[in-house]
Amino acid sequence: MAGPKSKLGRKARTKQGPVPTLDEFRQGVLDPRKRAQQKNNDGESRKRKREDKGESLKNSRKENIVFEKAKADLFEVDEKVEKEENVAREDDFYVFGDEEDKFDIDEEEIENDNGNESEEVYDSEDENEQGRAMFSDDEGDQDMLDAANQQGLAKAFKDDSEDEEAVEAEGEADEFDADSDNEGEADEFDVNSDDEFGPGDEEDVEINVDSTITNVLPSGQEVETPSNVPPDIHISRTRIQEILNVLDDFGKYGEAGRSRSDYVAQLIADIANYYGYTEFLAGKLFELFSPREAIDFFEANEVPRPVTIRTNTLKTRRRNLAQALVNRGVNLKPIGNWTKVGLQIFDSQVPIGATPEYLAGHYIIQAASSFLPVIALAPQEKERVLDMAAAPGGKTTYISALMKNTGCVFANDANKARTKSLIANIHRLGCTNTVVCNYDAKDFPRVIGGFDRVLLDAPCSGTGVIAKDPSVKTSRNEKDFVDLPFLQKQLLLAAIDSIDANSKTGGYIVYSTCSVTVDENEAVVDYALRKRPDVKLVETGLEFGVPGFTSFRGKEFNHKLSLTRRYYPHTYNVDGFFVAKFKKMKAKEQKVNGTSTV
Ligand SMILES: C[S@@+](CC[C@H](N)C(=O)[O-])C[C@H]1O[C@@H](n2cnc3c(N)ncnc32)[C@H](O)[C@@H]1O
Repeated sequence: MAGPKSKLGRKARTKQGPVPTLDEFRQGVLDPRKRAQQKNNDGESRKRKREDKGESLKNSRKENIVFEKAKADLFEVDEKVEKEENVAREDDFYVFGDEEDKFDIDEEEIENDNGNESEEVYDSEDENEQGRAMFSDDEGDQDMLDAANQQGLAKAFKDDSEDEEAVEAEGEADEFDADSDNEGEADEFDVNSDDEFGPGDEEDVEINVDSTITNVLPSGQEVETPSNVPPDIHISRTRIQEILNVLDDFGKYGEAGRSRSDYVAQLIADIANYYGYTEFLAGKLFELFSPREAIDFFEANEVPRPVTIRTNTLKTRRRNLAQALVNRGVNLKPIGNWTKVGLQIFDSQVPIGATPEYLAGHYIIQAASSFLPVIALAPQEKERVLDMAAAPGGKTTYISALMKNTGCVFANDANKARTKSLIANIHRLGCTNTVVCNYDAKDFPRVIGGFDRVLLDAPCSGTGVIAKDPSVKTSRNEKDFVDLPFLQKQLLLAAIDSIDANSKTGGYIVYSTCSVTVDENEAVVDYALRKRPDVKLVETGLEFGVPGFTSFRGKEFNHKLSLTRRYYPHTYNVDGFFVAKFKKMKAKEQKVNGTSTV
């Protein structure tokens, strides 16, 4: 995306302090109101200075290297790991379905029959598709790493001057380069590292409220400014805060003659302007949250998520991997208590996608949220598992590892070009129980069925991964949120139909997306529950996550939708994600339970 709006997004990325681990992040956001108030500091000149000055790896290493603590956690891992090196050659793999390019629309009883298969399906793991700057499970992503490390290692800089130009003229900026000794000064100002909206602390906000309530919304004349003049982002930024204050207590602060929806409409317009979204998408995402939480969400989309890797337990153990990487100058620590295989990378003196350990398949660069659907799927040894939309294979290879290379994983993707990276990852990580195939997943179970478990990590709009791909801000339109759910519904029915209800160990389907919209998540799941009364929603088994919506904007969903889990960047410092887990019931269970259980 080009233009001033995207610039704003990039600028905003540099404004936050050290990236917390996922667990720390969860604790830190328990009081969103407090966080929002913290943002009320005068950040404009300070922000620019921080951008100019960069961040000191030297200083931050002292503060952020937590390997000693990490080691203690890591050594808890006591799984016995097979160390067998896999030497399978790419040629050994036959890509099933090569001969056909099937994209015919299935004849399923899709309620919404005006949708077409979208060409623009989003893949959170694809770095190349449609020229997007993507973050891959496969590739090095050193830029991404650098950006995140800068965030992760950020030190706030002293800024006691209100006149930034004067400070710069004095050449003080030079004092704050990476080798600066001004650690003490920097420490003093850490507290302000997370600010955004500018002026004032809590008290100032209160004063501000009373003085601005009558002027928050633009007058008729102001509204009529020529359409070719872009709205001022500074005005938008200030007004966002003011409107939030009004909406906090509309009875007290709302202007006579103005409705709450007038304020909300202006707020959405300002969000779109300030953060660089289309008004359509800003509105769609805004409606998922309370106004203040929505701002937290939009803010979090301006900041990269931590760089994370997953240990490949087919080849090594996490503590051994961590030690090997630390020896190479990588600063890391465990992601959180909820995963025994994840590591968060703070910075690295070597490209994290090209270390000997990487090349030997000891780890994969993988977003933390991408672990979650596989944890929910909980594949067992010796099972038959289908990964319906598998490329580039972050989840397939995790499934394979959890199954300890036993049983069989069918890794399918409709995009033949993408099966290359899928195969490459499968080889690199030494997965020998995997068959790659290239079908439109709607063709399952006609291709092959009777699986113990099926993962559908569906193509989606990518509204959960805007920090990785800001082009989503402007590229999504209303049609996408018709076409994508149409495809997702078809795929989910095919996933359910591919399961062996009589599986002795399984019978589970996991549906996931890296989108946060209800259209692509709860509405799809609810549709499947109505169309397939032989499945019910079950607990995902995931330790954290916000329950899915059981109703949304007048639509009622199956009450069991509360068993699904949502993940937001502002809540858990992970990509936005959605996970639902179904169990297909055996014929006799259906009799006992009836359809009312689903
Ligand atoms: C979110 S990505 C999958 C990421 C993958 N699960 C991983 O963890 O690496 C969605 C994938 O769906 C594939 N896809 C899109 N339409 C499909 C269809 N009709 N059948 C099968 N795969 C499809 C895309 O090519 C893309 O690779």
